[in-house]
Amino acid sequence: MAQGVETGNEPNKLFDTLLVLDFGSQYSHLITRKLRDLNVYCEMLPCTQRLSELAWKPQGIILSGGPYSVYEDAAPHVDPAVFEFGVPILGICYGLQEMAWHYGKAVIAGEKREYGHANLHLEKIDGKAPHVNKLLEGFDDMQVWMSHGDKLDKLPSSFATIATTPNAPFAGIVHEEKPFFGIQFHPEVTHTQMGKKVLENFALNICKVRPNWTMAEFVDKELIRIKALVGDEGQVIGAVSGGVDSTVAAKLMKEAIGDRFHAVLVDNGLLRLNEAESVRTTLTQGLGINLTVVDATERFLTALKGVSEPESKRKIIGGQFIEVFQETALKISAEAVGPPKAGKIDWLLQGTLYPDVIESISFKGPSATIKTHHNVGGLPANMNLKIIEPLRELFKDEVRILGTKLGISESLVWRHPFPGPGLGIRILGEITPQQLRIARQADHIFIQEINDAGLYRNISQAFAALLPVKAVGVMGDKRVHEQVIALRAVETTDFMTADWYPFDGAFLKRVSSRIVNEVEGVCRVLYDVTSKPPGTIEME
Ligand SMILES: Nc1ncnc2c1ncn2[C@@H]1O[C@H](COP(=O)(O)OP(=O)(O)OP(=O)(O)O)[C@@H](O)[C@H]1O
Ligand SMILES: O=c1[nH]c(=O)c2[nH+]cn([C@@H]3O[C@H](COP(=O)(O)O)[C@@H](O)[C@H]3O)c2[nH]1
Ligand SMILES: NC(=O)CC[C@H](N)C(=O)O
Ligand SMILES: [Mg+2]
Repeated sequence: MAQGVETGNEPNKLFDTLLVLDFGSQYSHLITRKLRDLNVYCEMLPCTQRLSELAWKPQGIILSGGPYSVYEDAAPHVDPAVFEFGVPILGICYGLQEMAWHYGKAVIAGEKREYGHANLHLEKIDGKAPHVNKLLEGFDDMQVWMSHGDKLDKLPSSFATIATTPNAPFAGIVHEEKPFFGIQFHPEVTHTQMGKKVLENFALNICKVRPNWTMAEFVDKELIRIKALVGDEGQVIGAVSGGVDSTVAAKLMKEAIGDRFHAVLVDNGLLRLNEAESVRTTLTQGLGINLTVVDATERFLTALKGVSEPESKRKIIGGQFIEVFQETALKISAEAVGPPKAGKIDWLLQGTLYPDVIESISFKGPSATIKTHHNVGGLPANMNLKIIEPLRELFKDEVRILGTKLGISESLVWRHPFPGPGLGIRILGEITPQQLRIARQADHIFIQEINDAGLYRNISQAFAALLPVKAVGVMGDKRVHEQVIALRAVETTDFMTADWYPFDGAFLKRVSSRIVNEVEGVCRVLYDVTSKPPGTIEME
């Protein structure tokens, strides 16, 4: 992942920041997320990060959980400098075990593994240092969530026990002189009662972080950062889709540098009904963004002719995107459009979000490629554009709050994500103008009914897909042999796992009847009741 250019005023330099060192737990990003909810800024880096190579100073360090066992030869370990850095440390699960390993290696495989709920019993201790009871201050015994097989064999020297469970006699420990804490349970998951309060105690009361990470603060500081980065004359180009991420990034650029930002929407012919026009209206009239719409329908459809294999379609669409975008960027540069005092275009805006950054840095082995996500950012190096990524520290819900702050309409801010390859991966099999017409009309009816029923915000993503098969039906007493529409609607928070949305029968009846009656070429409608996994959200 391309890194933004360092300017000296990144959020980690402007806000009190905690550092999460990731050992590869499935929940590591939730630690970051929960702290952000407390208005505490934090960043996650792999557990192998050397502190001497860090360009900023964290105010506290959290060691995450992880799938390894600290006593294994290949187990990852933190830079020992962490324990000499002079800031508070909280070890969670593997993080606790790592701390115990550092202070005496007394970690072993437990006889009983412990997954799920456990009753945590608190031990108040009479320590000399003021910090010793601070992590669990204000708590009673409570239910916590555990996920471990290893355990501490004995208490490391200089540590005291602050909590126990029936299976984990060292479920919480504290160093008696230094503000170092270890907990076997996971405060970052919702199943742990008061889990967020544990993180709050650590961040606010122990690390003394000022909780000033708010979107209003972020906007002010980010505008200054962008202006400094681009300078008084620099110009920026960026691909926009009308989706929330690229729109918010574009609006921020517009605020920072006005018409020296050039947005490009590629109409690839795979957009939804009237989408290119409505995006144009919203971005130009609604948000005042300088936008070029490129009609590349012919080109995409020609390249996709006769292709039905999903990965081939994705690769062709991704390749065409890059070509079209690159040609447009050169054209805009050559025409030197832009306000007076505008220099050449040397920046490329990308809507990268923090989950993408985490994905690329989290500590884990190679994972299988399920789908090739198209990426307009994969531009050839010879374009010589520097990358600017104003949203790279934000989670999606923070982007939505930011969008609202920037005056973007609620309907756009809460728009369901729409994939770059668009209808191309929702029409199974070959993409033709006829198939596009059917998919567009069916999708439009489905979304319209969802809106009319007031369900849009309850659903994370919904669409109609067109299956490449025909079924027999009877319409107006006549035999028909026509295609099948599959409706898909899911609920999810992170799009990594998802469940299908439980519409009531009357709703499905209404949608099905409208699609069969109004969309020529369709005689059946199915509802997809597959969760992810094993399904994916998109069909291809
Ligand atoms: N039709 C398009 N024209 C130009 N750029 C596009 C188009 N479709 C996608 N992109 C680019 O690809 C990026 C990734 O798309 P993605 O769908 O993940 O984000 P988004 O569209 O901004 O937001 P959302 O996830 O809410 O749909 C976009 O941010 C945008 O830069
Ligand atoms: O911009 C995108 N380019 C792509 O190539 C792409 N493929 C899937 N998606 C979106 O990613 C989320 C997860 O989708 P899957 O479960 O189908 O992998 C869902 O929100 C999908 O819509 C894409 N977005
Ligand atoms: N969730 C974790 O961090 C687990 C740590 C370690 N692998 C154990 O089983 O105890
Ligand atoms: Mg999109």
